[in-house]
Amino acid sequence: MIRKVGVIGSGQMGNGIAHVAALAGFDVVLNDISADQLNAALATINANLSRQVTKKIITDDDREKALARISQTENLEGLADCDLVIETAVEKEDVKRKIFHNLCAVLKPEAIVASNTSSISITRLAASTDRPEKFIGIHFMNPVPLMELVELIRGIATGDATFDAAKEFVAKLGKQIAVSEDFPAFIVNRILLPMINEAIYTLYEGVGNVEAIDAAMRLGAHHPMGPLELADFIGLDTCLSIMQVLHEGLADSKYRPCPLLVKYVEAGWLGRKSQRGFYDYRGEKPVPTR
Ligand SMILES: CC(=O)CC(=O)SCCNC(=O)CCNC(=O)[C@H](O)C(C)(C)COP(=O)(O)OP(=O)(O)OC[C@H]1O[C@@H](n2cnc3c(N)ncnc32)[C@H](O)[C@@H]1OP(=O)(O)O
Ligand SMILES: NC(=O)C1=CN([C@@H]2O[C@H](COP(=O)(O)OP(=O)(O)OC[C@H]3O[C@@H](n4cnc5c(N)ncnc54)[C@H](OP(=O)(O)O)[C@@H]3O)[C@@H](O)[C@H]2O)C=CC1
Repeated sequence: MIRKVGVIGSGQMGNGIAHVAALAGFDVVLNDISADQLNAALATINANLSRQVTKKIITDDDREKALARISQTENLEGLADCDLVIETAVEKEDVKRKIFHNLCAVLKPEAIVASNTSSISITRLAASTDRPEKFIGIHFMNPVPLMELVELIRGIATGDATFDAAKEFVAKLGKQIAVSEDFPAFIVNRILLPMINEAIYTLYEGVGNVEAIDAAMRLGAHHPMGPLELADFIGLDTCLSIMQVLHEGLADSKYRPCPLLVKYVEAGWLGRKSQRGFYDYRGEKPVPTR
């Protein structure tokens, strides 16, 4: 029975997962390596819950109770008695493997370990733990409080009890599941990221500028956000990591990351989270950078 949920990494996905889990009545322990990041995450959760109060989706009492259910820790030891721990640190396999190695040394043996990875093999990540049968991919979509879908990905060793517990957990959050086999980038990102990468090639080759490309897909295909705006929203470092996993994992040149995407990431222009990407967010309105 899952009652206490640990969340590792308090970036945009970590704070969203903590938000929806606390609102659904779970006790949540949010972990990050930086105290500043943890405090910023709590402020974001409060602001997003308050937005839901204003829109009458939840009451102020719900907001207060959800906030009271969230505690924070800078050490993995603080997650030792969780029933489920969801890792949502950066999309880098070596970072995730190190986290799982250190987590399993302190976590109670019966606890389930999950990764919110966008693309990395669940089977490979599971192999870096002491409990591959209790390891699963629980992949939320961004922004977590608004998106209905969660992908569930079983590794080769994931047990039925783990899969059923993850399914029940996601249902309690009020979200729908799509089950994906464990292949690079799963379902959503296998389809979405090559489209975003192609939009960046369209920009790189001068077929259109940032505004034209985003307007084309917003107005011409009724996408809620243009692909470049969405790339900035996801984070260009995450987009590049997903393309690299697709390229290496499927060994097909059609997945090669656009050199312009690489250049933006090398510049530290990671999108909204660093205030600059395909748009510059430092002023009142986003301004295209190309
Ligand atoms: C990379 C991966 O591994 C997988 C992924 O997640 S891929 C990315 C998947 N996500 C998408 O494709 C998102 C595409 N975009 C959308 O669907 C929409 O633009 C959207 C749902 C994000 C926002 O919809 P919108 O109607 O244009 O936004 P907007 O009018 O600004 O906001 C509507 C409400 O959403 C809420 N909202 C917006 N952004 C939010 C956020 N980041 N967190 C929480 N709530 C948010 C607010 O409550 C807002 O209400 P207010 O106007 O009262 O503030
Ligand atoms: N962005 C998206 O749209 C989606 C992302 N994902 C996946 O979720 C994960 C997180 O993405 P996202 O939230 O966007 O990334 P962010 O960059 O917003 O957040 C990552 C957080 O992890 C922290 N972190 C880094 N290393 C560690 C560590 N060793 N221990 C604890 N915390 C650590 C970072 O801290 P610091 O800043 O101090 O380095 C940062 O707060 C990735 O695997 C990504 O692929 C999944 C679905 C959608």
